Order: sequence, then C-alpha cells, then structure tokens
Amino acid sequence: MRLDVVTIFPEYLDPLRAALLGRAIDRGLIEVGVHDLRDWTHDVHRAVDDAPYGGGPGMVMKPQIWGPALDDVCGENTRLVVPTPAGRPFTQAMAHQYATEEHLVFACGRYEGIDQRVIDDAARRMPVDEVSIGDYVLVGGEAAVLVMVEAVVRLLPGVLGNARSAEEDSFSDGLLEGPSYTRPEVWRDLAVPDVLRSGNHALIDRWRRDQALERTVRRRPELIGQLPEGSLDKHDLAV
Ligand SMILES: COc1ccc2nc(C(=O)O)sc2c1
Repeated sequence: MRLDVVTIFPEYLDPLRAALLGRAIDRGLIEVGVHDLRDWTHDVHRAVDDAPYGGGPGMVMKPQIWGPALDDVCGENTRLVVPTPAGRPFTQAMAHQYATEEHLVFACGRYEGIDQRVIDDAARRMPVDEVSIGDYVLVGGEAAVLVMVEAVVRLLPGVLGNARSAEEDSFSDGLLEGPSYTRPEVWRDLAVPDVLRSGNHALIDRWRRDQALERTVRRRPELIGQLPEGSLDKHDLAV
C-alpha cells in the first residue's frame, strides 16, 4: 500500500515515521509520501487560501492550488480521502476497507476547508470520501489523518507483531473490548478477577465475552442493535 498526504503543515505528519508505523515503512510494508501544498503555489506569498464567495468568516483553500497538487499526487488506482467535520463518520469497517486499497491520498484542509470544486473534480476520476473522525471540530485535517492512517496500517498483514491483536480488537466482533489485567495479582488492594488466573480458557473466554457485552450495553448501547443477525447466542442474551 502507498499513502500520500497533502498538507500545508508537513511536519504535523512526522509521527507517521515513528514507532509501529515507522517500522512498517522501514520493513517496506507501506510507502508514505508527505507533500507540502505550498510547493504548488507560484506567487511570492505562496498563498493557498482566499475569501469565501458569499461572505462569512475565515478563508477557503484555493482550487487552482489543490487541483494541480492532486493531479500530481493521485494515480490510476487512488482513493482520495478528505477529512472534514461534514464527512461520513470514520469507522472500523472503513479502516478495513481502506486497508485493501492500493493507494490512499489524504487531502488535509485548513481554515474553512477546501473549495468544493476540488472534491467534485476529483470525483470525476477516482473514488472520493469526505470523512470525519468524530462529532467535534478540529483546526485542520492533519490530526484526523494520523488517526485514520494508524487505524488502517495496523490492519495490514505483518504490521502488528501479534496478529491476534487486530482480530481481537474492540469492534472486531462489534463489541467494545472488556478490561485487561497484568501482574501483580493485587495492586493497591485491587485484585485481578479470579477467573483470569483459573487456567480454564473456556471460562475465561466466556467471562471476557460477558464483560464486553456489559461494557457495550453500558457505554455504547446503540452498537448492540448494529450487530449482525445471529451474533448473540442465548447465553449472551442472558447477560
Ligand atoms: C479545515 O479542515 C478541517 C477542519 C476541521 C476538521 N475536523 C475534522 C474531524 O474529523 O473532526 S476533519 C477537519 C478538517
């Protein structure tokens, strides 16, 4: 997979080259390009924004700059992802879908966003997703790209040391993950649940499933209704 990011703050994407993601790049599992949008400007001020038609606060990013940038960065098999507070919610299912893509390009907006014609023009040549990472508003798309890239790249074969981690993720079975514990057995008079030290793996798996169900019902009840038909067995329903 190749990932490209276009931004006016390329240094904001430096974390992509750290830790797990950095190791995935070093191991050739992914290729990452970060591009400064201002490299496509031609004026002395390297301007990337202008006042909005129709008035209103803030500035809008210029199509004459974004268009050539995306022309150069996008290819034949690109999916363009545009983080925006007005986008579709980014989900684990989308992360799995993106993990199958050959080439993802992330266009990071700032100010009041990118002129809509940039997205509309790109959509004439490639799949384009306008995506939000949550019901809050950031200052720009860069932080959203860091979140989405981490969620996607960790799903690629070979990236996570223990393949089981990705399979056992929160949301992998539609439920939130339950609590986790490690040594010592008692810490500040708080003990690890006995079942986890029982060695009875059938019992442990059942306990973990119950914990995940209870946590999901308590914290994200709407996820229960979204579970695929037949996901809950009679024991689950008794929880
Ligand atoms: C101007 O570019 C922005 C601004 C806010 C923002 N907020 C996002 C979010 O997913 O919450 S993406 C995004 C992009």
